[in-house]
Amino acid sequence: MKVGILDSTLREGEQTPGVVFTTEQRVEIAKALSDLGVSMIEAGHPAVSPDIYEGIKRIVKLKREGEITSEILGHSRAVKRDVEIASELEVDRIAIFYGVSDIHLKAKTKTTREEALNIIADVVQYAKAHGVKVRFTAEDATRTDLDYLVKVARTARDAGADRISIADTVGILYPVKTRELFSYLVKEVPGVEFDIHAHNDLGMAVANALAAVEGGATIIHATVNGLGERVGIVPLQAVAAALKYHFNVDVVKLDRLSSVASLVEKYSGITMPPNFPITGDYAFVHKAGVHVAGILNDPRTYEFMPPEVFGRSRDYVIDKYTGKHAVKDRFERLGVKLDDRELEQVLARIKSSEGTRYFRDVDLLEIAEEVTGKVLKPRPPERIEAVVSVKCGSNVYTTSVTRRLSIIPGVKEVMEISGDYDILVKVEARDSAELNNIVESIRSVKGVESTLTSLVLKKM
Ligand SMILES: CC(=O)SCCNC(=O)CCNC(=O)[C@H](O)C(C)(C)COP(=O)(O)OP(=O)(O)OC[C@H]1O[C@@H](n2cnc3c(N)ncnc32)[C@H](O)[C@@H]1OP(=O)(O)O
Ligand SMILES: O=C(O)CCC(=O)C(=O)O
Ligand SMILES: [Mg+2]
Repeated sequence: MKVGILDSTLREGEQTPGVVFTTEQRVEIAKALSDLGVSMIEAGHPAVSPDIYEGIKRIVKLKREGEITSEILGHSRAVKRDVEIASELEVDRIAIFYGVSDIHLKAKTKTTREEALNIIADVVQYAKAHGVKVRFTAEDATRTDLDYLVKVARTARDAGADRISIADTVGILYPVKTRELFSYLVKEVPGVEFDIHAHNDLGMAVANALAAVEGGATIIHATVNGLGERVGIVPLQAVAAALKYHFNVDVVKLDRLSSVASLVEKYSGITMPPNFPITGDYAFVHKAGVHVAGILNDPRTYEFMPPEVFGRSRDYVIDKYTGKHAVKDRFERLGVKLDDRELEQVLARIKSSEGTRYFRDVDLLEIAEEVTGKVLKPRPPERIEAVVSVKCGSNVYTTSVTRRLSIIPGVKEVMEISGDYDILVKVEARDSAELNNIVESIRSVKGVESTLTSLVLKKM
C-alpha cells in the first residue's frame, strides 16, 4: 500500500486557539518530525507573519543542509502575492487552497463557479512558472457539488498541480462515503495523486483517513496530538498506529511518537488528555480485575499491540475494581509473600475503602502490615516524587496558573502558598526522564517565571 503522512502541526496545528510557535520552536518541531520520518511537512503559510516566514526559511535551509529530509511545503491562498512569498523561500512545494463549495464561493470569495476555475488555473500556472511543485487544495470539497469538484480537480491538474488535497474542512464525512468519494475522484481525475485532509468535528477523522487510503489517497494530513482549527484533524499517533495494525505499514518511527507528542504538548501548551490514543498516560494502563488477570497471562487479551512498539510500557492500577490476580502480582513484584487468606483480606480492605482513587504501593504495604501484623520490609519508592516550587511573573493571576498546572499529567496536587514562591506543585513520575518532562511542562505554562525542583527522598 502506498501511503505517507503530511504533518501539518506547524500550519493547521498552529490554527488551534491559543497555539503560537516561536521561530525556534517551529524549527525544532520540523527537525523532530523529519527524524520521526513523515513524508511531508507543511511548515506554515509564509504570508501570514514575519516569524512564520523566518521559521520556514530556516527549515528550508536545514533541508538543503541534509538535516531535514521530508518534503517542505508552504501554504498559500490562490493569490499571486502569497505564491510569490512562498516561492522566494524555495519550499519544495506550494499548497494553494481555494474554497470551492457554493457556500464558500458565495460568502468568502464572492466568485461564480466559472470565475473560480479561472482563478485556480491562473494561480496554479503562476506557481508552476516559479519552478515549484504544486498541490491544489479544494477547501470544503466535501460540501461541493461532485461534478463541479471533478472540474476543479481537472482544472488544477491541467494547470500543473500534481497533487490534489480533498479537504473535509468542517469534518462531516464518514468512512463509507469517504472511500466512495476517493475511488470516484481517482477514476475521474487520472494523472494526479490525492491527499485527504480530514477534520475531526464528528470524531471520525482517523477512520475517514483510512477509508480515503482504501479509495486511493496516497497522503494523509495529520497533526501531532490532533491539533488544528476547532477540534482539530487526524492525530498523527492514532493514524500511524492504525496504519501499522491494519495494513502493516510504517509511516513513521512508531517508537518515537511519544517524545514528539511531548515536545508538541510543551510548545503548544495543549495537554494531551490521559486517555489519548497511543501517547496518553493511560493508553497502556489497565484497571478492571478481569482485564489485569487477562494481561498477566497474555497481554494480547486487552492490548491491540504491545506498548513497546510505541516506546511505552504497560501498567495497571489498583482500586475497588481490582481482583486477586492483580493484588497477588503486585505483592510479588514488591517482594512480599502473602498467603491466599491474607490476599483475600487485603482485597476485602481495598474493596471496602469507598472513594479511594488509587492504591499506591505504599498504601498496599500498609494494608498488608495491618492484615499480617508484621512489619514488612520498607523499600525505595518505585515512582519518583518531587515538589516543584513555582514563582509567577508580576501582574500574573496566580489562580489561572494554578488551574493550568493542575491539569498537567503527573501533577498530583497544586497549592498556592505565601513566601518566596507562589505555588507548590507535587508531582509523581515513573523515572527521571518523565520527571524532566513534567517539570518542562510546568515551566512552559504561561505566567511561570521560575521553578525549583526538590526530590522526595523519604516519606513517613
Ligand atoms: C480551512 C483552512 O484552514 S485554510 C487556511 C487558512 N489560513 C489562514 O487563514 C492563515 C492565517 N490568515 C491570515 O493571516 C490572514 O487571514 C491573511 C494574511 C491570509 C489574509 O489577511 P487579510 O488580507 O487581512 O484578509 P482577511 O483574513 O480579513 O480575509 C480573507 C481575505 O482572503 C480572501 N480569501 C480567502 N480564501 C482565499 C483563497 N483561498 N484564495 C484567495 N483569496 C482568499 C477572502 O475573500 C478575503 O478577501 P478580501 O480581503 O478581498 O475580503
Ligand atoms: O490545504 C489543505 O489541504 C487543507 C486546508 C484546510 O486546512 C482545510 O480545508 O481544513
Ligand atoms: Mg484544516
